[in-house]
Amino acid sequence: MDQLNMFGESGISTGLPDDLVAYTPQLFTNTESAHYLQKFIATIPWEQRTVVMYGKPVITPRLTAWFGDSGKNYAYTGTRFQPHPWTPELLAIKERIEPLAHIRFNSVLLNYYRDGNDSVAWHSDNETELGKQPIIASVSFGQVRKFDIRHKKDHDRKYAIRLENGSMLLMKGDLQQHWEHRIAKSTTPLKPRINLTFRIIV
Ligand SMILES: O=C(O)CCC(=O)C(=O)O
Ligand SMILES: [Fe+2]
Repeated sequence: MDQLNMFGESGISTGLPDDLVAYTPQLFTNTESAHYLQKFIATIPWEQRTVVMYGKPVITPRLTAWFGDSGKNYAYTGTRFQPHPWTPELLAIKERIEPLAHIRFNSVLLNYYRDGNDSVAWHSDNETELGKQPIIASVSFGQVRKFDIRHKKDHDRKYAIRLENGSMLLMKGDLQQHWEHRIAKSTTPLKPRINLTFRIIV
């Protein structure tokens, strides 16, 4: 059974345990989303990082930027990031999502997928700074991309969610401990997408 082809109306493949994710489509209007997409593409100090994966330096196939409370710094696959200070737009988005997440975030990692060649490989966000069972709020603007989830020990247990323009995906529970996720490359031409993952760094 190919669960990836079994999207329900919500754009989530059937059977995905609901203690792992909560998906909210259209949290932002199309006007707001278009504004944020253009604003972030034009004004965020994007960087293409080299990170160490399985002992080898790899250029991340997307652009990233890290924002948050001063004093926090974030380790991602062996590299440490110093955050830029919050912008008014990022604070406005943070205030919109916090009532749904029931927590206050102190940092956000922005990802810019310029086209279908940009991606994020299978990983879980399980750095110790994020704590056990971290709640991560993932906001998407622009091109719909498929977010794949698979169980670390049983790759046949896999699901997918279409992350739509203006949506928010809450990642929670055991998602980072027992599962991993990715945004795969696409052979069909794709338009730009910005993703923001709000996190608590302890
Ligand atoms: O772009 C996405 O939807 C996911 C990004 C992600 O997994 C991450 O930043 O850790
Ligand atoms: Fe992630």
